[in-house]
Amino acid sequence: MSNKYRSGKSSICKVVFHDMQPLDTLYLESTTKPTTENFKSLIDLAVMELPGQLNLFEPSLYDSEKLFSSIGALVYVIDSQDEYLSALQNLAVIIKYACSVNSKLHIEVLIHKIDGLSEDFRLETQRDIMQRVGDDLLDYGLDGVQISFYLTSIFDHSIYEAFSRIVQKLIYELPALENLLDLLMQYSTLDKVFLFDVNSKIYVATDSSPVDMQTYEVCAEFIDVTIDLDGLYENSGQEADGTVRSQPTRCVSKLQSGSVLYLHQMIRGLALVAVMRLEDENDANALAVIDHNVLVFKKSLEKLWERARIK
Ligand SMILES: Nc1nc2c(ncn2[C@@H]2O[C@H](COP(=O)(O)OP(=O)(O)OP(=O)(O)O)[C@@H](O)[C@H]2O)c(=O)[nH]1
Repeated sequence: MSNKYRSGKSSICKVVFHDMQPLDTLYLESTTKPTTENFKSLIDLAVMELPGQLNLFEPSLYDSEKLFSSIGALVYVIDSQDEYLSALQNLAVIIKYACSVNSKLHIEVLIHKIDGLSEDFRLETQRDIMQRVGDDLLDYGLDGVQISFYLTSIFDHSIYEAFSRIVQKLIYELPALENLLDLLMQYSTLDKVFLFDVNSKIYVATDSSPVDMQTYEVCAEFIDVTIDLDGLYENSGQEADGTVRSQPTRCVSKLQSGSVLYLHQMIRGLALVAVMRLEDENDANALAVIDHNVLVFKKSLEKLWERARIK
């Protein structure tokens, strides 16, 4: 993650990966040194923050070639509430260099702090930024470079949505995962299914139907409720030989609207969360089928992970 001073990089890391309350980021001090944090999810993720006050191309600070050739995605944060022209020029220079050392790099631009802009102004700002970045790249002869833009804020779910999409680009097995989730939907009559990283609430995969932000929010909040409830109860069983084995967390909850939320713990800190509608009289049967299919999905996920590890 890179960009200017006070654009919001540390806040994003704290809110997404450390569950910090957005308002508490007001008191974060400016980062003075590059930092790296490692997270284990479906993939091992290293998030590196490059402080805005340091020059990326200063040889005594960074080995730029090594840095850019070792990363999978560059996330550039632009403060949409501040004057951003110099940030855009800086971005063009970074892209020019990054593309020369790593042609596979995903370039992701967060147009951040959009909570302070009106709905119309958000889209106008996005259009302006995309246009300017496009023109700058054209000047460098880099018009074929693919860049993704996201409107984000730490005060709503947009930052999780953006990070979900960014992390998904780094998962080599994503098409296979999406296929498995589509099959699960088809055979279990689910309306929507997500594979969540429980700690960050990033979804590492979902089925191929469009993501609706409200459904995402309900599912993410259901994870918190389940974890709180799970802490209250003993979640382990004794085997015949006396060993105590903890059971994977599973939770089903019916909302007033009639929708049913379903959560089943998977491997590597992941949970499968689904939304569905059940006819009352068939609840138990339908849930038994879903449980069975989810266990089949979990086994496939384990195999996928084993194979990915061997590669
Ligand atoms: N309104 C609004 N403020 C934000 C948002 N994200 C971060 N901020 C605020 O922006 C200020 C700077 O955030 P930091 O996370 O310290 O910025 P940084 O890019 O890490 O800054 P350096 O460490 O100096 O490079 C803080 O006061 C945050 O509360 C956002 O989405 N909306």
